[in-house]
Amino acid sequence: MKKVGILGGTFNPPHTGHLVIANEVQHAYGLDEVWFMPNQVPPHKTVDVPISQSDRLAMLELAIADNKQFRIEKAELERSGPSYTYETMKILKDMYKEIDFHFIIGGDMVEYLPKWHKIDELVRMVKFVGVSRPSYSTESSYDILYAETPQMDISSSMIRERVKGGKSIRYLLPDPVRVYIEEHGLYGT
Ligand SMILES: Nc1ncnc2c1ncn2[C@@H]1O[C@H](COP(=O)(O)OP(=O)(O)OP(=O)(O)O)[C@@H](O)[C@H]1O
Ligand SMILES: O=C(O)c1ccc[n+]([C@@H]2O[C@H](COP(=O)([O-])O)[C@@H](O)[C@H]2O)c1
Repeated sequence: MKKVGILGGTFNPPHTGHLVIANEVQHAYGLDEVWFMPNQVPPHKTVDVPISQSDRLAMLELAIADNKQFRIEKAELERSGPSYTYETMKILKDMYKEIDFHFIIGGDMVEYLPKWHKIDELVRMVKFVGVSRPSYSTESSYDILYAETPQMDISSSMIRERVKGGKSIRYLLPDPVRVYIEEHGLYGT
């Protein structure tokens, strides 16, 4: 059975933290591919800085371009309303019956898991793989898998703040994404 990791996110913008956890979990669990899945409307947070879907998608394409085992899954971009993972995974599991899905989440999302939509059904439907993130725990009362990854205190919000404050973002994210942000004047550049 083909094993696929899904890294769902807002990717506003994608950064090195996303790429490292995807790569580490891929190797820890022998995943054939990792699909990066941008959400349409994040279920639990408001997007404070206006960003177009096409900019988020373009940055994600640039971020994963050099890895043939990474690809983008657009299921949530094609559906309006909050991107509940339960609804998405029901659709994907129906479409790809031969795939064993592993949903990758950082420590902040592990802590938030009890509040996810239909979480009891969802944990029976897909395997979750939790990775640690500075300031968050990966302990959960749900039966989830874990992967050890290097800890990186990088977040999309930190990158947005740094751009706004005129600070360098070099090396916190792939260089083509940094150039895209600058050329398109995103986040107040
Ligand atoms: N540095 C990191 N270490 C571990 N996990 C991370 C890291 N950054 C993001 N993740 C995980 O990646 C997934 C997608 O994250 P998302 O796109 O929301 O980025 P973010 O950096 O958390 O964004 P923001 O700062 O805007 O909230 C989530 O499961 C999140 O926990
Ligand atoms: O389904 C839910 O209730 C739910 C609640 C919070 C987060 N998620 C998903 O978890 C992934 C990471 O979320 P975010 O907001 O950090 O980008 C993304 O795919 C979200 O759609 C899903």
